[in-house]
Amino acid sequence: MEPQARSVTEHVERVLALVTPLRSVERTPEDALGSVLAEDQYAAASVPPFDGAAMDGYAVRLADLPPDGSPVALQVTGDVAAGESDLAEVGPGQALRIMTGAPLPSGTDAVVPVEHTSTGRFLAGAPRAESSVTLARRPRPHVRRAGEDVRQGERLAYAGTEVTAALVGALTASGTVRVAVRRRPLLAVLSTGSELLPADEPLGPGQITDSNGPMLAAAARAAGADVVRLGPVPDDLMALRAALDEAVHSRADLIVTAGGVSAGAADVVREVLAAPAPGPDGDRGVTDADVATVAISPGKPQALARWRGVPWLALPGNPVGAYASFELFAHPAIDRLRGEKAPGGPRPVALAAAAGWAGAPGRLRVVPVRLVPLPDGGAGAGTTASAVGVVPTGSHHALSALAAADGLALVPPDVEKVCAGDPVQVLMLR
Ligand SMILES: Nc1nc2c(c(=O)[nH]1)N[C@H]1C(S)=C(S)[C@@H](COP(=O)(O)OP(=O)(O)OC[C@H]3O[C@@H](n4cnc5c(N)ncnc54)[C@H](O)[C@@H]3O)O[C@H]1N2
Ligand code: MOO
Repeated sequence: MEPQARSVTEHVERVLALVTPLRSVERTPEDALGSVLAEDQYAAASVPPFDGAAMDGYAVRLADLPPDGSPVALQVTGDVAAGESDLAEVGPGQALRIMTGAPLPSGTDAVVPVEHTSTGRFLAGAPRAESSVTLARRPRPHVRRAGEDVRQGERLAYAGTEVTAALVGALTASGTVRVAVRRRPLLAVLSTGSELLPADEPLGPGQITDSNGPMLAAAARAAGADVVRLGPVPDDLMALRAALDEAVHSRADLIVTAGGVSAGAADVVREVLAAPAPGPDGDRGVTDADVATVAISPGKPQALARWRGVPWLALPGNPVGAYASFELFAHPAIDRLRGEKAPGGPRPVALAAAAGWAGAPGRLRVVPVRLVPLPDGGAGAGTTASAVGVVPTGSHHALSALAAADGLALVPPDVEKVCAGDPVQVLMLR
């Protein structure tokens, strides 16, 4: 008899309880790209820092322009380019040529774009000769006010959010030179199985290439971790212990193994988990061992533990199961190490099924799917306004189906079959 299966949600909770956010480090905003903020970020300065022109044209005093919009001739007394600071006062009846981004000269309160004046346009590099200009009041002042984008002291971002390219821009514009972000986690990725060979070695009878190692290492990097890749290790107790020790020596924050967790006679991960292995310095080797059958397909056999204190996630060896459980269990662990506020792995979106497929009653079925246009443009999909839906990319257990997928559809344990038009939760992979 199979033991009672653990729900995916409960297993995720146990995974998250195994890890804690890493310490913070200081970086420039640019070098912090992809890391997670350790503290809320407040603007050190206002953006823009001064009142400036939003258009190339003429800086004018509104009091000089008739409110009814009729044209008026003004004396042009000079130029203001972006970056200038030494500005003459503009008196009544006067205007200054002004370029986008230049500070508004004192006395002026509006910019009239050049295309709405008697000048028509400025010629780049040509002498600016006009001594007067005829223009009229415009509906908008075309002035960017100091602080209208960001006010000094305003909160720009919360702790626990990832630094994006746009945030690098906003932080830098508002005077932030260093930010505190969580250190990038280091993952040790290790495949087990006596049948496995590294990719560059020719296969003998019964041997296969270790594809989980490179695949999970790539998934870890895509999730924001650095990777030390170990193995493949044969199904041998001492070899696996030695590889786990190597992971500890490389100062891994999390060990992820694939294979050897099931019911087979050679399932060496289970063997290591079952026997504590005291170290020379008195540590207990394996602690907190938790071997579980999780209600998920594929990816059912799972285990958690610490090896000499380092958190360890043991995933099954079947490649699709290994990948699915990486995204569902290891990715949230990486998120938590990285300090993410909501450590849930890839973002789920609700999309409509564009074709029907079978569920796995009693288990969460993970189905590699790709995005397709819905035949009716989404009108029949009821719960979603989206015009795209999803279809399975092939056999649930085939690596080729996974490679063709845009996401993983998650079909709950109580759903026997998915029908075209049904809403499904999809973890987006790209
Ligand atoms: N009697 C039972 N047998 C199995 C059960 C069960 O409940 N009772 N569960 C099945 C399920 S589901 C899975 S998943 C697998 C998981 O087993 P392991 O985690 O012990 O994985 P392995 O036996 O090591 O490998 C399974 C499969 O995947 C291939 N593999 C393994 N590692 C790699 C790798 N690094 N690269 C590419 N391919 C790999 C391996 O050759 C096997 O074909 O157990 C079922 N059995
Ligand atoms: O859990 Mo296994 O990964 O179903 O194939």
